[in-house]
Amino acid sequence: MGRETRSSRICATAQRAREPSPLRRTLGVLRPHLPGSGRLAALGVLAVLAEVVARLLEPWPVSWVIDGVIPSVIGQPVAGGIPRLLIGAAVAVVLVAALRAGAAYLSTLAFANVGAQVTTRLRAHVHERLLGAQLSFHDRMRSGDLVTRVVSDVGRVQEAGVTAGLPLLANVLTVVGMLVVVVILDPILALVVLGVLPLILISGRLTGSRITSASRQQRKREGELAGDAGEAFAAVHTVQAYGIGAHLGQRFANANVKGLKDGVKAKRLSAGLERRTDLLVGLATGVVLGFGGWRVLAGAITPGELVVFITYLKTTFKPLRDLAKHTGRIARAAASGERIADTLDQAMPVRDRTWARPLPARRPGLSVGAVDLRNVTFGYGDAAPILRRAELHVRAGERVALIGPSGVGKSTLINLLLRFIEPRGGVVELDGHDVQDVRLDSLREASAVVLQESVLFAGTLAENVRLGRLDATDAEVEAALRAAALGALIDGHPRGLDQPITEKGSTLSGGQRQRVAIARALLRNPRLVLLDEPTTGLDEASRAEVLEALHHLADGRTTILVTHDTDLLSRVDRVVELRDGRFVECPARLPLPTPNPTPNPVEVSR
Ligand SMILES: Nc1ncnc2c1ncn2[C@@H]1O[C@H](COP(=O)(O)OP(=O)(O)OP(=O)(O)O)[C@@H](O)[C@H]1O
Repeated sequence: MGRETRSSRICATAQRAREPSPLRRTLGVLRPHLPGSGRLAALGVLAVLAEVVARLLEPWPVSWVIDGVIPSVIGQPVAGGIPRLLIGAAVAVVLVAALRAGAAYLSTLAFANVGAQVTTRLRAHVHERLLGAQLSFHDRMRSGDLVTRVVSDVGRVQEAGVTAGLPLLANVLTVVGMLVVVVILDPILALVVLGVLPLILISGRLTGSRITSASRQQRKREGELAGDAGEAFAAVHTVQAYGIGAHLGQRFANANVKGLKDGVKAKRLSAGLERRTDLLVGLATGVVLGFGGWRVLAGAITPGELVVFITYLKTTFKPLRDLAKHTGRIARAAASGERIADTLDQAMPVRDRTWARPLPARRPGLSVGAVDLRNVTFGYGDAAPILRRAELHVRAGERVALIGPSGVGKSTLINLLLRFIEPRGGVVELDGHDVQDVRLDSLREASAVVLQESVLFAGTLAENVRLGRLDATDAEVEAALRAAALGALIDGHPRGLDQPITEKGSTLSGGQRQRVAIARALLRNPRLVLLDEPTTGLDEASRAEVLEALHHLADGRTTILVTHDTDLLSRVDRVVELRDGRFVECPARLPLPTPNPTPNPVEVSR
């Protein structure tokens, strides 16, 4: 057992070693969104180069003054005279400072813009990918965690790119430039600096991967926290009705403390790295000071050059010290980038087959919406099949009710028709076309769904209905609402169609929410209407209004209706029961509903 655990740990480590590093994955995620900001990025790099040149020039005026003033103090003549030298040095200091300030301002501005543009595109891409991902992905993930990935993980990558990536680039270039000058000035003295450099880099690299790992853990916990909080907020009615706020609060607080520990660990590692770098820098400065003084006495360099050396050392090691600070930030951002990369890898979109075609347009006089299931077998994952070689044939314009005990697979049929899932065997057809061969957008456009709990979004009444067809006019929206028996809702509010709807439509009654959803479906003018328990949970008055609206929606359209509502059952053309994975036709008029109706089964065929 112990050996097994160890070997699996070794396997996991080996697997991780084969995978690209989190930083590389983060760059891979950002790369496709760089084009479009190329010019701005090039301008930023030019500005960084100008800043680096300014940094390199900065100590030289001081050197000129020292090397000019010392001989003059001991009575030696200075070429051009002291006043000229001092004025020249002062002007140079001001010019170099101006160049550095201007370049730094430009580079910050350019990179802030590039960062914002790239991450805005990345965020939109991740959001779109998530909305189009297969439902099996969403079944596995928690929505709060996904929100964290889209919003704060992307934000963290952006922040690190601008506040750490840009300075890092400038610092690396400065270090390289200074090393070149230092080597030219005195190669022996330069060796001291070069000796410390690898130590700092190795220390940064080792700690960087530990910071990434702690940050990864921290982000994971934050994602879980967001998942917990999102679930609790979405179900606030239940939470308060059951009085479980304190219990959930305690669970949240415990998870929160764990996340805090990981966050502190990442910070501790960063701080350790920065202080270690400080020590190495102190060591190098001490050695250069002692050894450099000796080199001046030996005549290898001038006192002014020693000052340049020491200033460079200070300036060289400042970027290195910053490098340690930025390593921590970048490592944390890499953990976020890795989460975004994971999301993009896993959130696979539902793809159309290469030969998929749009559903042919309706032709005048021809009825549409015929549904055929031929020999269909389906089960979720490895579970036993829910449908077993099932046959169902619904004529164009026919209204069919589907009944059967809970969990038998009624909603699964709707999922198959909308291609949320694919059959293991057999074919699902709409108007004689295998739905797998039809372009998904045209398949979804041809259908409208009303579920037991209709989803409304924060916005206006018109905006919510227009989701059914985005190019619908106000008059069409109003007509759909009136057809859905919501005329009183429009007339009873001073803002009519533009009246505000809160998130989840919480200010409307259950029946009104259902009728808004029916208006949305009406606006779509679908060839196939799919209804899943649309009247469950409504009171008598609301139910009557929803029934009226549904009557409009189903009129002349192929309708498949999952329900046990006797009123609805009495208005359909046929009732079919799903039993043991097969569709069986029920006799013309049933004594409905029963929890598990057992009419004489007859295999369904047209
Ligand atoms: N996404 C899923 N992943 C795995 N199993 C699922 C999934 N959705 C449904 N199931 C399982 O498939 C079976 C059929 O579910 P389905 O929702 O189709 O039943 P139903 O007849 O509509 O039930 P109800 O009348 O209670 O709504 C159930 O046993 C359910 O647990």
